[in-house]
Amino acid sequence: MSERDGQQHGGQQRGGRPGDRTGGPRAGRPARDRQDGPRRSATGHERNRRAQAERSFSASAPGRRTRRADPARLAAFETLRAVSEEGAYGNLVLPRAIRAHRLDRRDAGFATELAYGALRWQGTWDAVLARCVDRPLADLDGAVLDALRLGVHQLLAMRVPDHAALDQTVGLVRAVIGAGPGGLVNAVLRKVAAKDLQEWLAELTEDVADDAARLGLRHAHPAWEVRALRQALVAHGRDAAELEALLEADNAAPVVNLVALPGVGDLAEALGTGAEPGTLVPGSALSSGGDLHRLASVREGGVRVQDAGSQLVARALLEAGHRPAEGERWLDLCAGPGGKAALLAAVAAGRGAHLTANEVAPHRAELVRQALRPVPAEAWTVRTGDGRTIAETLGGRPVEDAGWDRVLVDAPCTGLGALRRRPESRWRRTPRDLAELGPLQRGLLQAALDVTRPGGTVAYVTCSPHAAETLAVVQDVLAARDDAELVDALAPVRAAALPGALDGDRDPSRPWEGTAGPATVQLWPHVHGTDAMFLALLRKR
Ligand SMILES: C[S@@+](CC[C@H](N)C(=O)[O-])C[C@H]1O[C@@H](n2cnc3c(N)ncnc32)[C@H](O)[C@@H]1O
Repeated sequence: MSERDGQQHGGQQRGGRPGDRTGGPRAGRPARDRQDGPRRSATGHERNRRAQAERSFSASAPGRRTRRADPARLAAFETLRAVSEEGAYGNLVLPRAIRAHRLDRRDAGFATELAYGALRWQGTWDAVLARCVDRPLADLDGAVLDALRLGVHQLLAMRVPDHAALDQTVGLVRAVIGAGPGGLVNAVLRKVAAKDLQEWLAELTEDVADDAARLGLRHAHPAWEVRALRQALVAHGRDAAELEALLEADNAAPVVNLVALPGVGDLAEALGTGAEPGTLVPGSALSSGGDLHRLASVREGGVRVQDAGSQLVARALLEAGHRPAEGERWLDLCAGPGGKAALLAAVAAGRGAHLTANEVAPHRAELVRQALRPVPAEAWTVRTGDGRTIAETLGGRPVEDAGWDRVLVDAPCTGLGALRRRPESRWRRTPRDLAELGPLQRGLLQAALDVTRPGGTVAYVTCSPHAAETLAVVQDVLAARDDAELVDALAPVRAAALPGALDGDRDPSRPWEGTAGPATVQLWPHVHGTDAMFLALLRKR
């Protein structure tokens, strides 16, 4: 398919809110305009005439809509089904579906925008659907509900003409689920199409008194996460007024960052094929998109996909205190799937250090081994086990002899700082996760300090800015022991970043407890263009 059903193609959506793209047909346009008037395109009128003919045909005989499922929409539908039914991760399922349906680059872009967009906006789209369906959404067949979500996303958030969104969604339902629900889907999507996005958002929020709930509907976040992110901004010294910018950044498609493993990989191939040099961290690049496995350097593992914030906090551990000396022992306590471990191990190989990468889940430990494979084998070891039992590996030897000099605790967390990368995760998380993760995060940080040599450094990292899993964890662990102290994280982060990249408004630091003393670092998607990574550095006395 070379044309996307008359969609005025803009590639992957970047804006925070559907329809906000400059010149996009959705923004503020009266609903009736969308059905009327010819759609013009650079390719001429033929498509428009055909579209008009299809529209009148479909309107007069909806039961005779296509029974074929468009492969790009089918790939998106399969992704939503796997996410809803099997608890799968959309960003793992969709690339497989794209390959299985052999989508070309354009259709893959369409499927990606549709699947990820429908997953991100699920809460808001369900609120729209609840007003158009004559029964509770929970009573709908799950497959029909997922198809409706895809239909709503095309109607309200993509530049797909209404007739194509309706025809293709009904066709998908008839082809994949059966003829029965086609009428329901047709009728519901017609009601959805009667208003544009702004009209729907105004209707959904008009009686909502709670500010967080209103923002949640407008920006597709659960209300508790809106509250949590507002608190997190304030806790890390930023202005609560940045909240909407943060929520919008969560809805933008993230730029794909690449890293060349130092001394192992080389960015020349990526840069030669359209990637741009990174602006935050040395040795990084911004991908030009497409299938990265076309690059030999990515296939061989010397160049990896890794958020620039992740690269930065991992490198900052190596900038803390003195320059790493030959023979140092480094530990990554929670290493799976191995992104930061690969970076650390590559540096270790070049500096005569050694990295132990620990991971509790055996299948994730295997991913760590794969990630480390391009790095010389003498520079790393993988241990599969609970990080809280890492002291067992000392075998009774004193920590001064057998402990580690630099330890990374990239703790399991809610991932509230990486919502843009995991489109469905915002709807899966609950406040209970915070309560459950708290003891584990504290236990891992305690265990890390137990096995750190005197004078050594522990980096406590999360991809969440929530104060309960960042500042509170560090505070509690420091309060419980007298052999560790917080040290400044800003200077090491600055040293690890490109010169000037974190100056001025982009300073990510917050003085500890309102003092002029050591700072913790919190990166933000809307400020730094990274995941919201947190870093605290602790020194063992
Ligand atoms: C945030 S991820 C780490 C990401 C990794 N550092 C990277 O850059 O690819 C947290 C990891 O901790 C692991 N984990 C959870 N509980 C653990 C435990 N008790 N001990 C060690 N690892 C644990 C999870 O399986 C997960 O792989």
